Amino acid sequence: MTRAEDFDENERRAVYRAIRERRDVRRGFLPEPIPDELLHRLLEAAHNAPSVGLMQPWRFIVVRDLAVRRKVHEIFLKANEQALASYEGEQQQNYAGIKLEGILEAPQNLCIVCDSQSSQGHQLGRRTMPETAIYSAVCAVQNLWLAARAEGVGVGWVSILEPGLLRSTLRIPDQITPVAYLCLGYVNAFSKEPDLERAGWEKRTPLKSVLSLDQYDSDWSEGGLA
Ligand SMILES: Cc1cc2c(cc1C)N(C[C@H](O)[C@H](O)[C@H](O)COP(=O)(O)O)c1[nH]c(=O)[nH]c(=O)c1N2
Repeated sequence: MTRAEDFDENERRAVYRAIRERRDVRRGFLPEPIPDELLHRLLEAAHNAPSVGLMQPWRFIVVRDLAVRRKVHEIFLKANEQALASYEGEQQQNYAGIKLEGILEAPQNLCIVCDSQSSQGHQLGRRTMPETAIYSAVCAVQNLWLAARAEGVGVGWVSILEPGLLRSTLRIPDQITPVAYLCLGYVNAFSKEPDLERAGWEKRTPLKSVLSLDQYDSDWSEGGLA
């Protein structure tokens, strides 16, 4: 038996680079729509995600219509106003200055939803953890996010949306869960660091602070394991 080593050095590097340089993009979207073939490749990448019991519970709703994006943007504005009101003082000022969506600037939006009641997969792996259907849909989001980075397409996740309003706007039935509302479009450049870090909102933690190596009595205090 030989070890599988069918990625050459450049291919390995490319995978890690896409992971490291993927960013949540909220600004700088170019108005030119992404071609259908590229959108299709990104959706194929998403559709190749792992899923519990091979359930493939994700469903993709492509939103290009400006009128619909305007409605979703209104939903964002309302939720964002409430979010702003939940902070105080300097933090509130900081929040107010952070751009948190590109719904209108990005020429395509994509809503990834989950059909948790689908019988595909015959419940394998889901009896104990039914939430794994949603986790599977999130894996699809990440696949698309990474593939998009390699294609020079920015992706921004918007969760500052009241799901009921999103449901009625996109006519998503009750049994289907909206998982991710994404803004997609070409960009000229990707930031080196997360926007939230640049804005001074939060810092990335080092791996070692979230890692326990064969130690089960860690201190689970706020901010990491010690
Ligand atoms: C489930 C979920 C939900 C959201 C996000 C992400 C995820 C995983 N992120 C993006 C988030 O802010 C970003 O990933 C982190 O700040 C790290 O930055 P990079 O993704 O590394 O650029 C995000 N960003 C934003 O501007 N508005 C939003 O509503 C959300 N919502």
